[in-house]
Amino acid sequence: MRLSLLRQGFDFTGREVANWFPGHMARGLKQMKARLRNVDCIVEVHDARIPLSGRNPFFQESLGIKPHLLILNKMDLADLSQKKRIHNELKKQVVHNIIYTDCTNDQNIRQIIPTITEMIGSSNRFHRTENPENCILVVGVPNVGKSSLINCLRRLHLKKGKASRVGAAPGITRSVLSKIQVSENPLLYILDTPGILSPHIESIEAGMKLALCGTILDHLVGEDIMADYLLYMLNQNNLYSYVEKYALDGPCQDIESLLKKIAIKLGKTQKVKAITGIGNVNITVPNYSAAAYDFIRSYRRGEFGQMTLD
Ligand SMILES: Nc1nc2c(ncn2[C@@H]2O[C@H](COP(=O)(O)OP(=O)(O)OP(=O)(O)O)[C@@H](O)[C@H]2O)c(=O)[nH]1
Repeated sequence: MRLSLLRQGFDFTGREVANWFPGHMARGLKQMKARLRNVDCIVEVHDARIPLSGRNPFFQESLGIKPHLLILNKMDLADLSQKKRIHNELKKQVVHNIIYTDCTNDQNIRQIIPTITEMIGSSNRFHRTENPENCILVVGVPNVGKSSLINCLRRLHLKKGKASRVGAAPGITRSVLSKIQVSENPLLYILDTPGILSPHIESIEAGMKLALCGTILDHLVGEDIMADYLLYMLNQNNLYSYVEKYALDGPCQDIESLLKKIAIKLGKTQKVKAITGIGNVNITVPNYSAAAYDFIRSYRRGEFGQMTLD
């Protein structure tokens, strides 16, 4: 199954991403900087579907004085055949320590503590030489799985239950810098932090990718254009399982007709009043927003296959 004519590119004309840098993110950033002195290693968690977009430059620049490990989480949703290209790109950004993880089935989680221990061992623990415990600062944009990762580490290394709240919407962790033990030997603590976006998202396309991965609130970009961009990306990647899911005749490029079909198939319609020559009448129309939401949510759950957006 293939589309005969793919769109040459995606038209972002006239679109913008609303700025979103709430107060608790600014406070969180300030508190992180203040605690840096007592930190031995920075673990930055990001979404494996967008390894090159939307990382907060601050995490690497001003936190970069400490050993830095990049965890690309949600690997179960990403296209791992792109790994080599991604690693080459990240190398150019001076990111050398990378681990892919999946918190839903503990994949690769056991590599984390030995890697961190080795990185700390070969670094200069300035101000910290007397202290036997290692302290890790976990940072990342919202909703990439920081809390899930901490809970996995505790379960695997301490046989302990959840210490950090997990949520499907961005911005769940708001309490700043709670210290959580994740390992006994070596003695290792993690400081959990709230998700912090870059105050300036680099482009509309980056904003679109961040939103599709659920790291910024949908309405800052708009569900309609997110759905259109998703359709464009699925077609570019030859991922056509949306055709079967929504019982379509074949792949399509036109988001409006796709959303109309989804709305009808899912029974997502709404009654609106129309003014006609013979008075007001109620007519039933497709609920495009509900259809767009279903389409986006299905992608986030991995129902259309593994896809890297960068
Ligand atoms: N598919 C998949 N989902 C994951 C994975 N890790 C976490 N999630 C889900 O992603 C969502 C966000 O996880 P959290 O652990 O709350 O993310 P967070 O980075 O702490 O979020 P904030 O508190 O907003 O900063 C939850 O619905 C998790 O179940 C993963 O490896 N794969």
